[in-house]
Amino acid sequence: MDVTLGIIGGSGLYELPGLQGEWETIESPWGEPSDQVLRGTLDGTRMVFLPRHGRGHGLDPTGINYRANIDVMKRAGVTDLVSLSACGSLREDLPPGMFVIVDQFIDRTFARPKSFFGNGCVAHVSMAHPVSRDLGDRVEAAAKVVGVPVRRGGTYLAMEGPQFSSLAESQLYRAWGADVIGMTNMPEAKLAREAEIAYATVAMVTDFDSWHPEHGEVDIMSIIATMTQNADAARNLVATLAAATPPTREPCSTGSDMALETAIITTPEARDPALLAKLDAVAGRVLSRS
Ligand SMILES: CSC[C@H]1O[C@H](OP(=O)(O)O)[C@H](O)[C@@H]1O
Ligand SMILES: Nc1ncnc2[nH]cnc12
Repeated sequence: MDVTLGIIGGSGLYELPGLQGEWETIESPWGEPSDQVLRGTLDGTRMVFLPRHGRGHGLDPTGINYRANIDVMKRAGVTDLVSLSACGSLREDLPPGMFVIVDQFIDRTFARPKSFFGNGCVAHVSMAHPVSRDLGDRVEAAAKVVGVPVRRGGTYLAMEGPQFSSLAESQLYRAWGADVIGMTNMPEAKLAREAEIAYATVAMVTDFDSWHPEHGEVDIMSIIATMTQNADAARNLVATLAAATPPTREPCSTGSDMALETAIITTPEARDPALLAKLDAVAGRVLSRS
């Protein structure tokens, strides 16, 4: 399939220097995305960039319209989506500056719509392997070329926020085996899966959350200072990834391109035409044949 690389930029990543293109408005039936998208090419690779919190960081993690964001990425033709995210560390051996290519999630968010589907068209996709192994391979290779400290694999605990965790919560998440913590990658990863977009996350450690006896409480000023350093490396990583991205690729080995293949359980007669109309982009591949 033809590849279009999408990048969702998190805290501190509101533009992508080097991406030659235009900011474009893409309408979505799911409401307002975080911002316009910057669509163009970088080193010959078709790319679409969206700042998750909007330019100016006006949106908090709960207020982001994740469905509209993923829907506009799908409408823009994105096949491979990389999330760049600030995160806290829940492990001694993942210090600030470390980039973690996450492969699992624990979803503790509770105040966000989490699916494109629902009454009138019910679907249950597998989240056993929520990220694309192949895209993760390419991201890992790019990180190694850039020379950032990188860890392949890790569990990202998604919390609601916007407050940071209490000491007791931070200790609980460590006991669960979570490696990093953030506020945004859920339901983003679930929605990317539903939209059949290969997804990978680069979780860039900015702090030790609340558990570490030798590091004080998390504070936003020190997070931003570390994030500013991480952001330069993240932009280099994206440029390297773009240069190494092939124009076409094989089907994703973790099934990202086919996640809806057998997921929709509602019979064609019982489907709600209004919901089907909203699903035109994310589920068009499977809905058009029944
Ligand atoms: C600025 S610290 C808290 C904020 O940063 C992370 O967002 P993102 O994943 O978009 O980089 C974290 O999840 C919080 O939303
Ligand atoms: N400690 C933390 N908890 C949640 N989100 C974060 N983003 C950056 N650091 C974080």
